[in-house]
Amino acid sequence: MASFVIEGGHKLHGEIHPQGAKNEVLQILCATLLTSEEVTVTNIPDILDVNNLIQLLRDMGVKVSKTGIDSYTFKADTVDLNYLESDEFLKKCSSLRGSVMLVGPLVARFGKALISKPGGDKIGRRRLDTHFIGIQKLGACFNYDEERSVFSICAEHLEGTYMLLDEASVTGTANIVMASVLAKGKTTIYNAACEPYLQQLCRMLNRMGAKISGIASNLLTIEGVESLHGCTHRVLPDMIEVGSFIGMAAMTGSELTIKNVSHENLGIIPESFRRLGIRVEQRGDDLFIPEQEHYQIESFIDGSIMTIADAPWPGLTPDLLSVVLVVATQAKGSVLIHQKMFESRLFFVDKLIDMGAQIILCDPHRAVVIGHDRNFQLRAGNMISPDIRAGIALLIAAMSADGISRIHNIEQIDRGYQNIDQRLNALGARITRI
Ligand SMILES: CC(=O)N[C@H]1[C@@H](OP(=O)(O)OP(=O)(O)OC[C@H]2O[C@@H](n3ccc(=O)[nH]c3=O)[C@H](O)[C@@H]2O)O[C@H](CO)[C@@H](O)[C@@H]1O
Ligand SMILES: C=C(OP(=O)(O)O)C(=O)O
Repeated sequence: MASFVIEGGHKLHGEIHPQGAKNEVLQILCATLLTSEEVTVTNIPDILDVNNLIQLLRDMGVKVSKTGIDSYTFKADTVDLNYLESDEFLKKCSSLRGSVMLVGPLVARFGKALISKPGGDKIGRRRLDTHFIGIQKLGACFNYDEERSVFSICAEHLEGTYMLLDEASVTGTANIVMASVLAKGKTTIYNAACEPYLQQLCRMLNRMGAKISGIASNLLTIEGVESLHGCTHRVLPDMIEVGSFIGMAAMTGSELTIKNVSHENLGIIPESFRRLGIRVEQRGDDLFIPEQEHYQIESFIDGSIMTIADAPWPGLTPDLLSVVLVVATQAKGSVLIHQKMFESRLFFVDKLIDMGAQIILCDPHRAVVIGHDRNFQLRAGNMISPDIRAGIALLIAAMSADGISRIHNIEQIDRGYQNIDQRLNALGARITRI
């Protein structure tokens, strides 16, 4: 278990480039299975979850070549379907959440998919009903082997239909879209998730010959086609990284330029930080965060306390609430953080409370933060990172704290942030990996 040792209290200065988006690339990599032709993907981040999925594709027989620092080609002309039955495959699937999206493409192209309970952050119940009910509606059979925790899906052919999803699941929508592009006839998906990750996936599939309309809305219509062909796809900058850097700049009182953020795809993220009083200036496609000693949380128009809550896109992504929460600990004013989607994502606040933050955890979903307005600097701490986003929030807290902190289990941070220690040290942070 690797750790970070962080000397707090150093301001950052300069420019940082966000990596490619983790949650998009996981979808895109799975989609390469939908064609026997070559697919080129660029701006792939060098992070654990992505590297594990690339290795899994290789193990399945996909020809993978690294063609540049962040670009790869994939050619799934032969896929070893027997490998899907192996304990090795099933064990590897359970190391990351993104592996669940192998199901849609596999069942669409080869009529068969197996998957073990996928991994990912332990942040509460993460059910897969939406995925499997949707794929069953297309005509696939489904079985869950409780003893082995293995889901298996088979289909001689898939047929388009209308479906109203029980929730706008991000990976669930991606799975159903990837299954339906090769189904016979028309599929309509209502209450579809429409995060930029999904918009990107649908645009890529259309470049491969799919016929998807309604992109960026919650009503997708897909006319099935016989086969798909190769294409080139560039992954968007990671909006969660962009948000994490905004929070980091504010909390450490630093001036930072975040380069080439793809502003049109950030949705409500910049505005959510502005509501905490943080100045976020758009300069072309960059974001400039000026050095700010104080930032004051807005109240609602009626004077009541600000609430920041997650919601399916175009609402605020739940993946940024941990960062919003940590940044609020040094704001002027109070805010209610309401994590509606996940049940166990706020428990990390105990560690912030140990560091001196003023937080009341009301229940597993809600925490009230009373900002210090920098009248009190957080104390250094010794903590374990429970999940990716709590991990980055703790790193931000440690970078602003007085003294030397330690964060253990940083593999959780590495799952989602590329070389984060080196990139931040280049801006003036003092982080050592041990
Ligand atoms: C690999 C990947 O892409 N992971 C992301 C994906 O996970 P993932 O696709 O697994 O998450 P889902 O969108 O399925 O659901 C996330 C959670 O929100 C709940 N839920 C979802 C939709 C809804 O309308 N109402 C509701 O309550 C679900 O029950 C679940 O507890 O989307 C999540 C929600 O943005 C992000 O946190 C994850 O980073
Ligand atoms: C929850 C996350 O990831 P995953 O779905 O891969 O666990 C995340 O990226 O914040």
